[in-house]
Amino acid sequence: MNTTPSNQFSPEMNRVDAPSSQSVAAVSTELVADAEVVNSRRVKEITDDTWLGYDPIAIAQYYSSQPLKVFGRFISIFIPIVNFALGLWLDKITNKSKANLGKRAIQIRGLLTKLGPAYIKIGQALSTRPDLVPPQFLEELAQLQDNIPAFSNEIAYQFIEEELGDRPEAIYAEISDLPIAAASLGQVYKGKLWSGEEVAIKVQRPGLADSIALDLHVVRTLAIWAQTNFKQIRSNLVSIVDEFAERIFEEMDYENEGRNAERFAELYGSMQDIYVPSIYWQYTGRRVLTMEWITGTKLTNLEAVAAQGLDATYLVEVGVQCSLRQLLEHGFFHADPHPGNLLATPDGKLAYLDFGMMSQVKPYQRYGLVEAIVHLVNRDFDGLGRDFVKLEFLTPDTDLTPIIPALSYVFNSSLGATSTNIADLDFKSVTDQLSGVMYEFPFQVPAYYALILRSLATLEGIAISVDPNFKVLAKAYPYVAKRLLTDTAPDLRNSLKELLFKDGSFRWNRLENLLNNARSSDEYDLNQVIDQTLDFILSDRGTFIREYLADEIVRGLDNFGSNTLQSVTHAIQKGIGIKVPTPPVTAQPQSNGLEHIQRIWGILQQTKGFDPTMVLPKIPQILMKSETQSFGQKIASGLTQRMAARLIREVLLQDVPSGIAVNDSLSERRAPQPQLALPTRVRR
Ligand SMILES: Nc1ncnc2c1ncn2[C@@H]1O[C@H](COP(=O)(O)OP(=O)(O)OP(=O)(O)O)[C@@H](O)[C@H]1O
Repeated sequence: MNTTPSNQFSPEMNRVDAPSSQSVAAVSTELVADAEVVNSRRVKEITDDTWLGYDPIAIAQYYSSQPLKVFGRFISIFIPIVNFALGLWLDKITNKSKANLGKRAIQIRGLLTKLGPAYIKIGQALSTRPDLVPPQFLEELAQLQDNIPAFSNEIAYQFIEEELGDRPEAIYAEISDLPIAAASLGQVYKGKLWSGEEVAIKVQRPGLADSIALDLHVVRTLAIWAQTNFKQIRSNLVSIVDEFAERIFEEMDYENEGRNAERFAELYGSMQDIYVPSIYWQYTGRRVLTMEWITGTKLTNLEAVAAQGLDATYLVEVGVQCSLRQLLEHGFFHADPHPGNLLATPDGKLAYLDFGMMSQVKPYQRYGLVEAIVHLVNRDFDGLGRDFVKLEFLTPDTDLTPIIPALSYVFNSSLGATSTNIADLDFKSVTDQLSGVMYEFPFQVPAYYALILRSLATLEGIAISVDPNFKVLAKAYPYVAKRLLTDTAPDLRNSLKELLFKDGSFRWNRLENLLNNARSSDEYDLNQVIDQTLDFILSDRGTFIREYLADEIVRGLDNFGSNTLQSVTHAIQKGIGIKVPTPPVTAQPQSNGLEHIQRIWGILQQTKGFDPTMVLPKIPQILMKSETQSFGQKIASGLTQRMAARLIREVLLQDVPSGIAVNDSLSERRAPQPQLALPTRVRR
């Protein structure tokens, strides 16, 4: 079924760094010269059944022997693009930019479609970038996803036979007369297997490998040239092109797409209301993919979704939750979630299609992103600055001193002076604001981030068309809070500690905020939180929390008991014959810490799955720990000290000035003692 490639392009081969020449031709020559030094393997041909993977050097080598072909392609791209740019310029000088915007948008779609699959893919990528492209253009570019001319059935059937080793009618009992969709890289037929299952059959376009390799070679050469000659360009254009190109090459391997679909199903298929079609491997090859047919409505077709009685907003939320798990939990993410790839099924599920373009977020990037969200929400801009270094937007030697106030300024202004509410942050304004800071300071946008941005921007785009007030970040924070409270990865433990403690004091509000947010996240396992909290508190790293908690508990219990004590001591005083006026009933200020603990208890009680008895089985285990015993001793001795001091004051020292009130165990230990000279104060 599968043909072994005669030329295997290894993605691991070394790449050429941007050379310092001035012209495109010179760049191209240097690129090839370098390639010849680095790479000893020469590629003889790039055809649909001989390619595999993306290797810019091997591709450059291959085209170095065909300068006319490269030049011809360059001209055929250059002329229409310059023509289009001229049109825009004319509109500008004749003041018709606004009037002609619609016309130009249609032109650019036609132009990219004519230029072929690589440019259609670039257009699709741009269609999800409202930060770079004006709204009218976005709408037209979005149509690139659906309206691409089909190729003939004969070619498609020939590919099926070549790939699957049998005639289409022997494999499929039915196959639609025409493709139901023609996309940039292939077209899709609806079919039925002889065993009765309905299937989607995706067949690749002819001549794809050569045309895409050539176009990417031209674009990469231009990127190297632009990067070298325009110092203002700070993003690494070449690596962005490489990242994108690697994805396109992967997308051209339908067996890879099948494997991706299965991995996606394994990781996310069990999530509530997510559906992933299964793959029929016996009818799948590198250029033909047979998978389960999904009956559904495109999520963007709001009227049709509503007509089926489905709630589009809910399905968008399902999509956001799935994206969060993709980006922040497993790192394996759908890098092409354009609206056509998300279907609402009649039973109310969100089905994902098209697993050709998947990407990977590495663990340190995932943790970095979680931390960045936490720092952003808590307006901790020092932390956010450090996150940018961790996430490779800034090099470690960057001076963060001027960047932190700039971050603080833009985010505070997008949040508003008084709001601390995450629900007020919208992803688009955050990224818009960030773009400004990135432009001003030496930021470099890493290639993986461009794909993440695209993936989230697409979802927010769909979400906003469903509900204009939808905020991706607001939906994301409960999940982030859940991760912080339940993930044992050392990086996240550290961010939790950093979040909850500042200059040695515990920030109860933040804990309350986290617990409150986490409880609205699905899959929030409170039991796990309690287990981990106890483990952490009783570990070496939790010493400082134990000490702090002991102080809080002592103070709280002491305050709680003081009113009772007052009446008891009053009785004792009377009993031993001390004459005292009836004590004024003074409202004792309640401990802040205990108030917070009470509130937290309230939050826990309102959390799904909360059961106070679930702590019971943990008690023997806790009591066995030596840390618990010393914790108990600390509380007991703290309380004893306080009670004793209070008793002396209440019973014997009626006129002890309130300035030496026994408010905290530390001040007791350190308080100067002379005023406590008993004889001078005892009234008999
Ligand atoms: N399993 C399926 N069930 C139903 N329809 C499907 C299925 N797979 C694909 N389609 C239809 O075919 C269209 C194109 O499929 P797909 O997105 O996988 O192709 P593609 O070549 O990867 O497209 P693109 O260039 O947009 O990435 C989908 O938008 C959808 O309408």
